[in-house]
Amino acid sequence: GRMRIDIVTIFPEFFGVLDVSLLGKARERGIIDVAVHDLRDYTHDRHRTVDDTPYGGGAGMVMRPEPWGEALDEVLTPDAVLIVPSPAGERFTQALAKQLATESRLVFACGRYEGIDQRVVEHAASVARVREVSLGDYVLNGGEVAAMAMIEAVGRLVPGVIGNPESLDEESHEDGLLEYPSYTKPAVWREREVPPILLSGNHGAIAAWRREQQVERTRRVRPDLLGDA
Ligand SMILES: Nc1c(O)cccc1[N+](=O)[O-]
Repeated sequence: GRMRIDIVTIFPEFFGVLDVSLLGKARERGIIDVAVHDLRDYTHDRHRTVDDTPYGGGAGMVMRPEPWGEALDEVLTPDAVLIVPSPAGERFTQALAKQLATESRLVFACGRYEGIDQRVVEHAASVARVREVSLGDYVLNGGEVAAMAMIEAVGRLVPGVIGNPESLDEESHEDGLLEYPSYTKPAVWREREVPPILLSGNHGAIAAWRREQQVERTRRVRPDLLGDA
């Protein structure tokens, strides 16, 4: 399924890496179109100002609504989902990634500073579906890194992007558990052996051992995924 992704940012060069990553192939094959837009191209003053001081006072700067309004007028179509990476957003999950991978059009609004004037999000919601989405509970300087992570997580789920689709369902968080540990040659490395079960050829026993590893690892590292306290 063909997908179009537009990214609006004051750091367009940041997304140059999408040309060389997995998504580069998807772009060459015409499965995913990515267009990056410099927010400053939608300013009209000599200094190409995108931010200003916050009403109500407080530290930091807020991104002005006008440039965002003009940028989104150009790229946000009614069929699109506008994704605003934000620490105040809903949690980004594999489930959300799968849902977004079915969309034909995504627009990422990457904010810097203390965020974007809230009226931009309110206005956008009158044009298209808008989701404020958080990558995680930590402080970043802006939405670009989060957008990159989301684009990678979503992009690889778009049909045709990954050459080997069955590798998609053997991943952490696909079956609600963390993935089992993996090994490859040599059988002994720095006196450490590969678990013998994996060399037994007993595929039923191997599958059982892997499942047990998933459960044990998830219980140890991520009890929250098991619904345990
Ligand atoms: N956490 C954070 C932030 O601090 C700034 C922009 C976006 C995010 N996020 O998506 O998680």
